[in-house]
Amino acid sequence: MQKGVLLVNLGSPDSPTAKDVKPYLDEFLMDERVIDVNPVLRNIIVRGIILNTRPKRSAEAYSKIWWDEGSPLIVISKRFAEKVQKRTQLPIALGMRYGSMSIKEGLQELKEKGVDEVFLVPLYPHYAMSSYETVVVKTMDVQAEFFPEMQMTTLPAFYSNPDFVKILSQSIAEGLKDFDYDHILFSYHGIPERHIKKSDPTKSHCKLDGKCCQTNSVAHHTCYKHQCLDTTELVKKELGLPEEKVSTSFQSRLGSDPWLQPFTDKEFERLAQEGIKKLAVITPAFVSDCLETLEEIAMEGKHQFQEAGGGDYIHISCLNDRDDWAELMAEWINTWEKSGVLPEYHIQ
Ligand SMILES: C=CC1=C(C)c2cc3[nH]c(cc4nc(cc5[nH]c(cc1n2)c(C)c5CCC(=O)O)C(CCC(=O)O)=C4C)c(C)c3C=C
Ligand SMILES: [Fe+2]
Ligand SMILES: [Fe+2]
Repeated sequence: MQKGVLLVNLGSPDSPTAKDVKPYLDEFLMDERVIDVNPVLRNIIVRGIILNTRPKRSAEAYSKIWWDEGSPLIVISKRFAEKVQKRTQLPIALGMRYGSMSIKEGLQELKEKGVDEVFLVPLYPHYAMSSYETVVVKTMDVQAEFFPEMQMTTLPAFYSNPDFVKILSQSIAEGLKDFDYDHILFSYHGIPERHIKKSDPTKSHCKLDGKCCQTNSVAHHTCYKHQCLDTTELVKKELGLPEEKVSTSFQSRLGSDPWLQPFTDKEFERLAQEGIKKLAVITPAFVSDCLETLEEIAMEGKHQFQEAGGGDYIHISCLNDRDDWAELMAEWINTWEKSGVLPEYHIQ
C-alpha cells in the first residue's frame, strides 16, 4: 500500500469581503457539530439571523489581518505543509474543513499520487466536536463516498504529547524573553457548555462544576475543557511558571447560550482592575495564527486591556511554521509510516 498524509485546518473565506465571508460562514455555521440544534432551527438561526449582519462585521475584522498572499491561517498552513513535506518521503496534502481547498480535493491529490492509506491530521491540539470531530467525520464521509479504497488512520488530539508540550513551552519562553510580565493569560477558543456534555461518553462525568476536570475519567478523551486546563498545567510545569501569575480563559463566544468561562474579554478587565500592568497572552488552541488570534487577541484584546487600565501587552504567536513544530509533525508521520505507531499521549 502507498501511504500519504492529509493535514486539515479550519479554512478561511476567499477574501476579506462580505461577499466571500457569507458563503464561508454559511458552510461553517450550518455544520451540525458547530450549531448543534435541529436543522430547521439551525436554518433560522444561521440564515435568518446571523448571516444578515455577521458577514459585514467579520469581513471588516478579516481585512485588518489579511496578508498580501491571503488569509494568514491558509498561508501559514501551506508553509507548514511545505516544511513537513521536506522532512518526509510520504506525499503531504492540505485540506480545509470549510471554504476553498476542500478535504475532497486534498484526498484527490493524494489519490493521484497513488495513495491508498491516509494518515489524517486534524490541525487542532484538543478534541472538540466543533473542531477535531467535525474534521474526522467529514473526512470519513468523503472517503466513504468518493475514495472507498482508501484506509484511514487519525492522529489523536496531541495537546498532552510530551514533545508537543516542550515545543509549545519553548515557543512561549522565547516570546516571554524580553517581556517582564506580571501575568500570563492562556486564552482558548470557547465552545458552548452543552457541547462538553454531549461529547461525554459516560453521560455523567462532565458536570462543569469546576471539580470534574480534576478527577481522572475516560470522558477526558473528548472533554475540551479538561484538555485546555491540562494544557495550561503542562506548560506551567514545563516552564516553572508561578501559579499566581497564570490563568486560563475562553474567547470568541457566539450567541446567548452558556459558553465555557471565564471569558477572555472579562479577564482583560479583571486583570487590569487588579493592577496587572504587563500582560502576555498565549492562544494554545490554535496551531496557526488566524482571525481569532491576530484580530481578537493581538488587536482587540490589547485595546480592551489598556482601556481597562492595563499597560504593556503582548500576544505570543502560535506555533505556525516553526522548524521544531514541522520536525515533530514529520517525526510522528515517519514513525507511523515505519511502524504504525501513533505519538505518545496521556489523558487522565
Ligand atoms: C480551536 C478550535 C476551534 C473551535 C473549538 C471552534 C469552535 C467554534 N467556532 C465558532 C464560530 C466561529 N469561529 C470562527 C473562526 C475561527 N474558529 C477557529 C477555531 C475554532 N472554532 C479558527 C481557527 C477560526 C479563524 C478562521 C480564520 O479564517 O482565521 C468564526 C469566523 C469569524 C467570525 O465571524 O468571528 C466563527 C463564526 C463556533 C460557533 C464554535 C463552536 C460551537
Ligand atoms: Fe471558531
Ligand atoms: Fe470535566
